[in-house]
Amino acid sequence: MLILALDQGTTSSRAILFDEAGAVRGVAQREFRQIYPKPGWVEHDPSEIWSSQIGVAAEVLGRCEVGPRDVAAIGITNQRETTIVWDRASGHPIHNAIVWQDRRTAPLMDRMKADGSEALLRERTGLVADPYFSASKVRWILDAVPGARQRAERGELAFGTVDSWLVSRLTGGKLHATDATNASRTLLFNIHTRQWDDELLGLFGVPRAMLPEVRDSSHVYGEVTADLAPGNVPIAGIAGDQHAALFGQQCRRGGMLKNTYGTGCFMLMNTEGDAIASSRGLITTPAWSLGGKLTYALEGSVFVAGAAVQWLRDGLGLIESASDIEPLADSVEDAGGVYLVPAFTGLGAPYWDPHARGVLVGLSRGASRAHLARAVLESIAHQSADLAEAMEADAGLGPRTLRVDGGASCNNLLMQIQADLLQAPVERPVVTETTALGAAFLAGLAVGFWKDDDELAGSWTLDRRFEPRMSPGHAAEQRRQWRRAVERAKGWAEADSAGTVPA
Ligand SMILES: Nc1ncnc2c1ncn2[C@@H]1O[C@H](COP(=O)(O)OP(=O)(O)O)[C@@H](O)[C@H]1O
Ligand SMILES: O=P(O)(O)OC[C@H](O)CO
Repeated sequence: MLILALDQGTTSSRAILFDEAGAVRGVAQREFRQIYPKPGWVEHDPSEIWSSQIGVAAEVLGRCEVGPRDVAAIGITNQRETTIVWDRASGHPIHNAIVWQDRRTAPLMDRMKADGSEALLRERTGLVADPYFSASKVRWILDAVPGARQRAERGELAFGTVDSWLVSRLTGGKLHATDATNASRTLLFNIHTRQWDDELLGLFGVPRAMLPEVRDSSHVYGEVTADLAPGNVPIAGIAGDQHAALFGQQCRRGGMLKNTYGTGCFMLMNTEGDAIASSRGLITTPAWSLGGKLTYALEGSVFVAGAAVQWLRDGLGLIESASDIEPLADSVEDAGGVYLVPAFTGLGAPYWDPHARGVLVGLSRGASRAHLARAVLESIAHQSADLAEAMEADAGLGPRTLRVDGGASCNNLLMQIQADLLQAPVERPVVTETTALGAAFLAGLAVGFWKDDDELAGSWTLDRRFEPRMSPGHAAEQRRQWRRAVERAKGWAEADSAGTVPA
């Protein structure tokens, strides 16, 4: 028997089969369309999300010659915050999905900040008042589509994040459900009472009748409708992708943390039963809910990480492929005093400065493309170190071992720089498909495919451990210089007379 994980990401849908040892038995992946109707707007077509996801599920099963009877359960993990509203009767979306990156609701969130609602939002949801999260996107759809608000009030419309949308499609419209991790990304869910919050619903004008039921992350939600591949299989796990990665990395005890190096970086630290309110610009979020118990985490995100490598490749043409950065950066001892702050779209946690823009400082006549390549890798590691240090300070802990995954974690030099700057070990597992693995674990636990945590513990295997090699004094000096560079990036973009900051 196998577990099928559906990993619905921002740019592609993936389906991965895992066996009892947690080993990957098959992968299928399909990209889908990114829709940019206006600057700062990002949409997906929900029917393309669905068709690509069901398509890769069928593909991996076919390729591995696995029938539905060989699949013990399905686990779903997904891009978070992305917002879909659909008609309950027909199953048709009433608007394209508004993607987490979309900034169209910035004016609404600015107004909420100005009228003092931010403290309430932070206290109840653990989040910051930002268009990143779902609530303002739901409101935008209800305002933009004629008659939508009245229909939502009558219970004719459903709102869901991508997991809910997939569950609804997989069950032929029978189920409208989500898990606590996805619910917690909406700005509508109280992470302490674990309920939708009437006051927040009122604040955003979102009718309660359109919300999904919130269940455990590891829970038998229902069965896939028979006429779909793979029919009659239980959907038994749901978690947002970064939460699933924390679970897949087996960060099950307080103080354990992981960082995913993709386009951006997402770092989460398990804080067990404590919903720690950050005083350093981090988010408080449920890690997962298991057996009716919520585990919490601190989270920070870096907007530009691997994307800076893409900039070096596509924007500057200094390398041909992303993997070329490693030998190039390794051809010099250090970055020769060059610092890049890749604040191309502002700075995320812990700075939250939408006005920051990229800077390159410390250039001298000797600066070469190799120094710049090294500065790009260092910028990824410095931004991640900013998050780790904020987390450790918020949680009252010293430096921790960092578990890593994501596309750029294969870069050994980057991982060594990370260990050096953190002055802490970095551990990369053999299976870096940790997001899908986490969803598979959650689903497998719910149906008894894995009996308990002990069985899962053995499935995390170390590929390589990077120990700090740099002296503490040298690392501290580099961190100090980095902070000076960040100061130069902050507040660069000036708002126009309408208060709009250019992207
Ligand atoms: N060897 C490498 N060194 C540094 N960065 C890399 C390397 N290989 C890929 N990347 C970067 O990793 C990112 C892709 O990782 P992935 O986990 O697939 O991202 P996402 O899930 O955000 O699409 C790209 O931004 C790419 O530039
Ligand atoms: O799809 P990813 O991997 O870019 O992840 C998106 C995050 O969940 C957004 O919060």
